[in-house]
Amino acid sequence: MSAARIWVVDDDRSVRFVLATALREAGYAVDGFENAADALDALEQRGAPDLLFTDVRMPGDGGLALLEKLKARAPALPVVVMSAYTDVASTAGAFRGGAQEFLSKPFDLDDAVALAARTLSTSAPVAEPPPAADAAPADALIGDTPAMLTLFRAIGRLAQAPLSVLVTGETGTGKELVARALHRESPRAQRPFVALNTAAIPAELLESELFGHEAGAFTGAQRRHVGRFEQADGGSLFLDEIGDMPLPLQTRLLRVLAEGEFFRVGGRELIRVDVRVIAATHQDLEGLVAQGRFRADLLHRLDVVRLRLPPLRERRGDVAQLAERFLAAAAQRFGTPLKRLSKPALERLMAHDWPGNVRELENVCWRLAALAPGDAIAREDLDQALGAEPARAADAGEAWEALLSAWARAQLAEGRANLHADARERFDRALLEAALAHTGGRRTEAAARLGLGRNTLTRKLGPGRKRR
Ligand SMILES: Nc1ncnc2c1ncn2[C@@H]1O[C@H](COP(=O)(O)OP(=O)(O)OP(=O)(O)O)[C@@H](O)[C@H]1O
Repeated sequence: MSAARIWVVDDDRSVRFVLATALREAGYAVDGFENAADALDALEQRGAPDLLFTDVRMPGDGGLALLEKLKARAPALPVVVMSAYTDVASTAGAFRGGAQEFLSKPFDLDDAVALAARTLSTSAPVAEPPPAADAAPADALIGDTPAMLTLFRAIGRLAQAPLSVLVTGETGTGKELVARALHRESPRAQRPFVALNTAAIPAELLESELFGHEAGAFTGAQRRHVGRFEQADGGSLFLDEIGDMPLPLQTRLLRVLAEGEFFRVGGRELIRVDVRVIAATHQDLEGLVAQGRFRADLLHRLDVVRLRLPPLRERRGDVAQLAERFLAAAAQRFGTPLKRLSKPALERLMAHDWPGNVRELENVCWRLAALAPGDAIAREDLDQALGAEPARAADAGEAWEALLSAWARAQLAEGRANLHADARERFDRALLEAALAHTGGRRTEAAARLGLGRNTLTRKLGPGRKRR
């Protein structure tokens, strides 16, 4: 049998050389091309190889444009996309374009050879790619440690498949962000992403929150309410803290997932929905199953694919990049100059254990942005900021006042006028957004929770604000 033919397309000569050499040593027949056009010419003349590796960023056509042309001319050719930029948008773009694998640069040569062998043995024609989603998400996942790159590749690949995903990880590790990325990069991206935190809603309201109710279904149900399942039709439903769901509701959820249809509480009309469920938990669900607190069959249905988010202390390499991003966001929000971390300050951050994970780091950065004097953040600022990390939500009140006061002082120092009106507006906006997020966008309920009239809330939201 003749050796499988592999083409390597990369404008970087050294990458071409080392990869081609390693593949040849493993017994493959390898050709290298320094740009997409040469590879396409060769395809015309010699027909397709058995496998092709391509870089993404190259002069002329990039790897994704090449991938598109290859898919038109040789749909069955498996393509491995290589890139130094492993974020979810890149990995999802590659898989959406029909890539078979995504190889993060720099890579280990043994891994690349193993990947070639695996791809050659399993390759099958790929399905029609769905249309591309919007680019450059604002809430992009940050990280370039190996654990995160592995995660980004998994998200990019899974986004295309209609499978249920279970996201596990400690509190504040980014589980919701992962769910949003899975949705955003999926063929469902133009349809709703609906989130429900099972732990945040009283058990007796959860059923109607999920499945809706008809008017008069129970005391207090004056009007028909459309549940989250219906709201998410065609899109994705994120069920956070799934381990906290009461057992009877687990039974109902299981049935709905199996049948794809349900009745609203007190309803007779059978509702059919097409929803991709992404569940998340910080708990050990197997442990809950063993204790009889979680249904094993529901676990199996939700856990078709599992994504584990590593705690921040297992990926300290990401701390600097995350901190930079949060400090920049805070500076922008406060309208203050950007503060940078001094080296000793960064070292202190890297050494911290981060029990609250990325959320804790985010809070610390916001506090530093508000409180640290000067443009460079010193180690001493950190001792204070880390020591003051609020363990309980109640403490957030104090931090908030300190931030507000710092903001006001910064504004006054810059000679800003009309501070009160400006602060009032931000204050209102923060409260309204929190309340609307809490009620899933329902204005009447949000107004009631804030102790405002609905009209007042609408007026404060202003004409420019989109209705959610
Ligand atoms: N990799 C990341 N890149 C950028 N921001 C992140 C990342 N991970 C988490 N965050 C930020 O940290 C905060 C917590 O993330 P998220 O709410 O997704 O965590 P979670 O695991 O769902 O938390 P919980 O279990 O408490 O609900 C958010 O503000 C989120 O934007």
